[in-house]
Amino acid sequence: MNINCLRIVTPQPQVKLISLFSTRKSRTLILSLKLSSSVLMSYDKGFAAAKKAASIAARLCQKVQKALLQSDVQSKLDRSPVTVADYGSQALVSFVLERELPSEPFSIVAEEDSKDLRKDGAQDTLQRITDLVNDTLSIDGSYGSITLSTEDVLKAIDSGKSEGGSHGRHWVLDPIDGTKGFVRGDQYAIALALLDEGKVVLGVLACPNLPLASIRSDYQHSADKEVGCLFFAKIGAGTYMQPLNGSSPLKVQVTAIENSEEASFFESYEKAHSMHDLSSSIAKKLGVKAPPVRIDSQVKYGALSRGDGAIYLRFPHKGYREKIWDHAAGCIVVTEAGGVVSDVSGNPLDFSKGKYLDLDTGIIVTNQKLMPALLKAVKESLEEKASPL
Ligand SMILES: Nc1ncnc2c1ncn2[C@@H]1O[C@H](COP(=O)(O)O)[C@@H](O)[C@H]1OP(=O)(O)O
Ligand SMILES: [Mg+2]
Ligand SMILES: [Mg+2]
Ligand SMILES: [Mg+2]
Repeated sequence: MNINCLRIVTPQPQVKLISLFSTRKSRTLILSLKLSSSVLMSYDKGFAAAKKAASIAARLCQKVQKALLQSDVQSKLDRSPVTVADYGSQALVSFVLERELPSEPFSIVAEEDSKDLRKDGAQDTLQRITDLVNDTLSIDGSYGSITLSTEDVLKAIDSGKSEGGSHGRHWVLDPIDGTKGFVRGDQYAIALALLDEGKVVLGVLACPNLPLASIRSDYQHSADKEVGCLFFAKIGAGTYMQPLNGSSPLKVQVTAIENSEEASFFESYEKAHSMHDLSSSIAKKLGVKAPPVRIDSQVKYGALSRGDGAIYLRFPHKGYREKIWDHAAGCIVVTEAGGVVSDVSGNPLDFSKGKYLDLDTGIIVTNQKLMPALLKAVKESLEEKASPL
């Protein structure tokens, strides 16, 4: 008897088809389709490191958001606000991942770079970031009495210059996703994912301002709610949520709603990030009664993964190119919780093309039951928008 182990191409690269060839009867008997546990286990160290890195970075962000001073807000060429916390968070995540995974080649695709911090006049800002990084590491205590220099911080930020792609492993980081929400005092996330051969294999979303309890359609800020959630997902292993400053993870699932009239939907807080008129036309077609829940960042993916809402619609204005760090972690958090993330043609997002996602028009997210009706409503609304009566 001759046993063959044949690797087939599936959306999950670690799925192996084990077939047994009987030499006597020359007949192929497919015995089982099962997850290769050794491949899954090879992500365990990275998973633990990612949770640690995102949690430590979240502490720095929380501290800065509390004391946010107008002078902390810089302006990048694209006019998006970038704060000392974006840089500090990126430096911390790179530092922690490299420390925790010393024997692995390190590649990270991240949003920020140190160019502006190396300019004349940026020394005070760089020193402030370095102090924040060192204070956060010292409070954490895992790395003894280590003190990073300003040059160490610049280097850690710049280790995020990888281009990603379809080969090898690459970390993908948005050190603060939803900077506008962060500056406003609202929702934001630290979003970290790992790509292996172009597929997202694990993701962590730290959401420091997200209430632990469901936000559903009545979401509004309230000082007395307990906040701070860490979502994490590994391919084939489900999605979990735990308090950012605690343990006891809970497995989460997307909503099981089948009737679109009962669905509520998320969209960007910022009108400049998504066409709200298109979302409301789609919601109308679906008979959605609840008003949209508008919150910043990938927190929307986290909230959807635990069933707070049923649909997330994102239609950037013409010319905007989506980046992988804005969706990689959120995407696996939702899919491992049983949801579906696709473009408007129903194609899954392709993270293997470098730092941009080449997308057809927009991103839609919901559960498996609602997706066909959602795709239909999206298609009709897009057609009506293209040729209004
Ligand atoms: N013009 C834009 N259109 C769509 N998304 C944008 C635009 N500018 C920035 N973003 C990114 O959209 C995400 C947050 O938007 P939203 O809250 O709408 O989901 C962030 O990733 C933000 O980047 P950043 O990480 O710099 O905050
Ligand atoms: Mg930004
Ligand atoms: Mg972002
Ligand atoms: Mg960002």
